Amino acid sequence: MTKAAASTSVKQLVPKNSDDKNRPNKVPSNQIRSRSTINRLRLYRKKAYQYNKHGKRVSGAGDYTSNIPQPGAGRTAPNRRWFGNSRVIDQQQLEKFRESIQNVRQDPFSVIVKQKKLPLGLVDFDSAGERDGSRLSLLRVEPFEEVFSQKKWRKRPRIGDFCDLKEYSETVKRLRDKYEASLTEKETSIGENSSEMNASGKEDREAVFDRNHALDKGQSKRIWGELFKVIDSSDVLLEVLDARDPLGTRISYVEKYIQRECPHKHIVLLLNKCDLVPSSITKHWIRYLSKEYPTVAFRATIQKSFGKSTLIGLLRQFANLHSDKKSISVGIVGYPNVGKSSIINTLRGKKVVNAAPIPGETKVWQYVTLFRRVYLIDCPGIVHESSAPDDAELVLRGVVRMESLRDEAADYIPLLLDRVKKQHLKKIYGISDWTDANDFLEKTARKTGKLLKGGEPDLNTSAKMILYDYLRGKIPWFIVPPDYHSYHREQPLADKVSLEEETPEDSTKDSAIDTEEEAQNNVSLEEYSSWVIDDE
Ligand SMILES: Nc1nc2c(ncn2[C@@H]2O[C@H](COP(=O)(O)OP(=O)(O)OP(=O)(O)O)[C@@H](O)[C@H]2O)c(=O)[nH]1
Repeated sequence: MTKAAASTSVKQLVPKNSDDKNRPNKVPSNQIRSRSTINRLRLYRKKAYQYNKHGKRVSGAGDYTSNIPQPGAGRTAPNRRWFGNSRVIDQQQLEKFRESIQNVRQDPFSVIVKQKKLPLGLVDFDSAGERDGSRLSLLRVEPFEEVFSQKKWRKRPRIGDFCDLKEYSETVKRLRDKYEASLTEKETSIGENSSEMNASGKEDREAVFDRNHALDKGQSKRIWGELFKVIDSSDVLLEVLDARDPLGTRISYVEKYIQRECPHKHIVLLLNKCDLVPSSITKHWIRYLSKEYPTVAFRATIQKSFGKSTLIGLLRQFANLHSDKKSISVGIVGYPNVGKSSIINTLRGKKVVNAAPIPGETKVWQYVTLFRRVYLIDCPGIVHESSAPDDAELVLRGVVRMESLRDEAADYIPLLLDRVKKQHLKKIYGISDWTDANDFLEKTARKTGKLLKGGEPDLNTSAKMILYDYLRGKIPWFIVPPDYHSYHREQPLADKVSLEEETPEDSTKDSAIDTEEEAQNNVSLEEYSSWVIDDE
């Protein structure tokens, strides 16, 4: 037998069964297994590798004395953990989960722990979709009327009556030409009136340059940069409000931002300077604000503070909640001059950061250790432009330094006169009566000796002095919660009494006050003056 003849006879001996791994990869029909299919099926039949607890392979196909897997020698055992994310729950369960999560979220005194382990994204995704309609709403079932009936609100896209693309592009071209022609027409008519326009444009520009930029305090990019650094580094955010005007000094934008971007961070409202308002009003504000977030009343002075132990207790609770973390950071944010730095000093019981009766004292964020596991972060005062309706409001919220005001200080006095009771001003400045803001300023200037050369009253300096007294707490004033009057009308007497009975022990205010008018009138001026903190 020749060599060639022998090899042919060997080939013919190889079995051509369905498990023949020597088959060619290209097979004439789909019915026949190819070599790769046969190899794959053989692989499945091999025993999977088994590892001991030290990670050493102890059994399985191939050479299990070596720890290096050999290609094709075995397969990895399937593990149910690979499919961990694909758990399925039915609509009822999802609805139940959704309801209970919403209840917890709406309750300011409940906290969702370990949010990352819950499929919150599914709930958020759905509610966001429902809100703005921009995203797919997974759980929402659209009612029949909205989709198909006569009253359906969904609009069909307007594609016009075009038969083909050519007709469509011609119509577009025609409409564009028409639009451009109308633009040219407009420009010509503007050119004719250009002299008029130039004059008014110049006025606008002058108004922009004329604006006192001190009024934009807390709105710069740099300050907002500092705020975002504080938000990023904090687990808990203390939003400090001035107890005299909590809604005016509230920055809803920041609250919404946190709810949207980092809902796992906790927000606490701190009603500071509560020594400057009657305790009944503080209580009403706490009742009003705690519907949304936990709210604590505070007085930030090192010697005679109020609410310190409550706040420290709360921060300790947050630290315990995050027991998996080494420490938690508490960012202190709020309007300029609401007392953020003073709160840090009060909590530490000594001066650790600079506090001053002027807005913008804190320039950059700073870290302070409160306890081993709790850090405080002081943030510069911020103002959100949409929350600042007009300049007078800004000035009366204490955002602007008095020395930065130019000759416009007197413009803010009418709003001040609206807020403060006449009797307090009469007592403080020793004047009997006045007809309007100008008359009031004139009389105060004469009484306090603020005169220009020639004996004319210096209205601007007098206005600045009054504004300063107003902001520092020498002049008593406060704003009541929006539901103050309705609450008083609706609540039975017993409830009202119990509310008043909860007066804190160290409060010096008269608590049996029923109406705003009474509350404003009942405050003794001497008491107020003695509470003003001498921090110079
Ligand atoms: N009456 C009273 N005054 C307070 C209280 N807390 C702070 N102040 C005064 O408010 C002024 C401003 O306090 P700061 O702590 O400097 O305020 P801030 O929020 O840090 O100010 P910025 O540096 O502008 O951010 C100071 O004169 C404080 O003495 C308080 O509880 N009651």
